[in-house]
Amino acid sequence: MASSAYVSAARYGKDNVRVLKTDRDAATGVHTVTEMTVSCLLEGDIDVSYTKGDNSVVVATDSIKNTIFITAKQNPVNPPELFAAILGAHFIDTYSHIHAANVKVITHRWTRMTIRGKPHPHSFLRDGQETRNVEARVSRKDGIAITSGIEGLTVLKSTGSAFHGFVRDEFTTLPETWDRILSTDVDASWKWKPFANVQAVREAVSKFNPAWEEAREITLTRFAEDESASVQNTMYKMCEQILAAVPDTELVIYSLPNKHFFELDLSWHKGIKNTGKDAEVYVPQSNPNGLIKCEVARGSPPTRGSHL
Ligand SMILES: O=c1[nH]c(=O)c2[nH]c(=O)[nH]c2[nH]1
Repeated sequence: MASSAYVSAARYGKDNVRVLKTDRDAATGVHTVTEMTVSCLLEGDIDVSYTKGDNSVVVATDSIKNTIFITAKQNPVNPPELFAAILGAHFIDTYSHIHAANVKVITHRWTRMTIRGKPHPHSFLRDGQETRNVEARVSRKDGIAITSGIEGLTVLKSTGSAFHGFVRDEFTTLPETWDRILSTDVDASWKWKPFANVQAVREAVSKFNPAWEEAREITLTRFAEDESASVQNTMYKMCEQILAAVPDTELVIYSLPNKHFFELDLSWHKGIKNTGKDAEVYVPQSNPNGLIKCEVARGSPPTRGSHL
């Protein structure tokens, strides 16, 4: 069928590749484990595979999956930023018609058990759904762009959060509050200044784990200690502080659901007081939830695109 249409963008690859790598220290007998879910999508001169059914340009997604396992065997997987860069670079170095690789590495928690008061050499527990995420775009033209992040870190504070002074009009029913429960699933990320190549990522390798630790610590400390005026204001303070603490970043991005807990009037039962300062029993809401996003950059505001 003749058509006046063209491929304006395309990428393909393997998603949800699950990998576990063990590291066994022969001298001490101490093992560490890293479990990852990897996605790797390629871009390049691949249009004919879509338009003509010409598979000569297709590196099979099955081969991409195999490459992920081989790369994990032959290279460190920690920090995930370096692993993602090495994996992505492989594709543009190996296939001249592939011009960019988009790699996402989700690292799941396997925290060492403490048994009889001591760190156990080879047993681990999943202490929460929180993941450490890395997205690397490795491109022939633009080098390596890396964004690191935390997702699924669920937190709650039972006081130290207010929300008042918002628009009141004929659509408003929400009362102002000076003391509420605040809870969210943290999705935070920080975008690094661009890297020229894998060598530049290797030279920065000592920065990635401390940056993740700082971002996590700042998130938790700010959340706990802020006398929150709103989710918006608390998250902005987190962004500012991460930019200050991790100099090689150019942008910090947060996306926070506001997981509501409704007060419950129980006065129908013997006049029980359970609202305002007497509130003890609340009703957690699954939906709808607020969703508050922001992106904070260094310096003063030019006109710029959004990464949200
Ligand atoms: O921190 C908040 N920000 C909002 O924008 C908002 N809107 C709302 O109903 N509750 C809240 N809380």
